Parts: sequence; C-alpha cells; structure tokens
Amino acid sequence: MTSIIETKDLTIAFGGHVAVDSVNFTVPKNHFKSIIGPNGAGKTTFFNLLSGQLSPTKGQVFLKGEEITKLSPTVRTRKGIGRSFQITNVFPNLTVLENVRLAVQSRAGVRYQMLSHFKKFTQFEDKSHDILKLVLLDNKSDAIAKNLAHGEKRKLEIAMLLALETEVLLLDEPTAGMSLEEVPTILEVIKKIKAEGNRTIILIEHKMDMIMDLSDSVMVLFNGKLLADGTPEEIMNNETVQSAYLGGLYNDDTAS
Ligand SMILES: Nc1ncnc2c1ncn2[C@@H]1O[C@H](COP(=O)(O)OP(=O)(O)OP(=O)(O)O)[C@@H](O)[C@H]1O
Repeated sequence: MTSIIETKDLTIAFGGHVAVDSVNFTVPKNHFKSIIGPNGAGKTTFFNLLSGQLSPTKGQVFLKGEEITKLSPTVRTRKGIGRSFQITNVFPNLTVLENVRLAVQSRAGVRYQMLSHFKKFTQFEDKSHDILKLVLLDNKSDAIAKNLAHGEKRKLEIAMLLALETEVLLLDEPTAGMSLEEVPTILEVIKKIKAEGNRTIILIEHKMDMIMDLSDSVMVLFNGKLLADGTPEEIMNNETVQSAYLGGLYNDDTAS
C-alpha cells in the first residue's frame, strides 16, 4: 500500500520536554486515521509538525514520497496537506457564502478580478454552494459568519478547508466545545466527506465512540510516544492501551 503521508523518527523537544518522541507513522491514500491520547500527549504538536507550523528537532515528514520537513505551511497546503484552524481564518462580517467563495477563489488564484469575470464568479458560487451542502450549511449561506452558532462555525471552518481541495485533511478535534446536540451533525459531515472517498483524513478526537465507528485505523499517543497503532478493534482490545490510557480518556472527555 503506498503511503500518502509518512513520518520517520519525528521528534520535537521544547526545552527539556520531548512533546513528540520518535514517531514513525504511515497513512495510505484515502485512509481515515484517528489520533487519540490523553491531554498533553502531543497530538496537536504532532499535527503542527505535519502541517509545518512547527519544525522538528529531529526526523522527517514525507508527502507522497517527497520530503517536506523543511517546507512552510503555505507550500505544504499547495502540495496537498490542509489543516482546519479555528475561526481565525473567517471574515466575521461577511456571509457564510462569501467566506467560502473567497476560499474557493483563493484556491483558483483569482482574487481581484471577480467582477470582470462574471462566468468565473458564478462557477465559484456554484462550487461554494456544493461545499456548503456537503457540510450541511447551505441553509445558512446568507448568514453573517459572526452570528453563527458554535457548531455552525466549525462547519464553516471545514467548508473553507474543503475549498482548498487538499488531498489530506487534518482535523483537530472538530467537536471541541460543542454541545451534545451539535455533535451528531458534525459527525454526519465527516461521514459525508469520508463517503466521497477521495481524501485522506487524519482526525484528532476525544470522543471514542465517534472515532471507533469512523476510523480505518487509530493511533494512540502517550507522553509524545506512539503507544499503539491498529484497527479500532485492535486498539480497543490492546491491553497496554487499556491500562495506560483508556480510563484517562473517558475522564478527559467528561472534563472537556
Ligand atoms: N510551543 C510550545 N512550547 C512549549 N511546550 C509546548 C508547546 N506546545 C506544546 N507544548 C507542550 O507539549 C506537550 C504536548 O502538547 P499538545 O498540545 O500537543 O498535547 P495534546 O495531546 O494535543 O493535548 P490536548 O488533548 O490537551 O489538546 C504538552 O506538555 C504541552 O504543554
């Protein structure tokens, strides 16, 4: 199986603290991998190393066999690694549709000519509507972004990430801070993206039931180290994971 994303001996230390410790990780194309681990295990730091927000102390990152360890986040996005960020990338006073359309335009490299290219503009709008349908936000296309409910904002973030058309999607706890009622709809959105079958998805998530159902494989980080990597069933039945981690996970979940 050819990998789309791979790390070798990936390590980062902050002062004396090794937050990600010699992680070897391989994800095949169009695979759905979840990353779990207790608070402080190094999950977000690992994502920052994949997306280029941080440079490793040691080790390498590869995308489709090409080493990308030293490339900037922007270049990595262009090459195919998309990372969702919390609402910071959204223009709060523009509508949902306008925000997604700007992301679509930015991907197409056309920022300033929209009025003189009416046909292109409608293509961008059509594409934006398709994306908004996929994330179940089409009914809010005319809403001002800042007025959205928390769960809707997370959907808008995902929409803007999809607009970048990257092969790899890094989703960092998309259900964080959501009310219990909002979680199933985000879950449905992620299932729909997975069902399209043309993306590799790597998801950090605390909600065990959610990831077990969705994931092709699950990787467990513990104190920065890769503790286990396997199918959801293997991870559930792994005694080391159970004793070292699972109890703590449920505590995390109820705490957040
Ligand atoms: N920029 C930084 N400088 C110093 N220490 C950092 C930095 N970023 C992360 N850390 C430390 O690295 C460790 C791993 O943090 P990280 O946020 O990656 O964990 P996590 O598994 O994502 O946790 P959570 O589930 O709480 O989000 C923590 O001890 C954290 O304090």
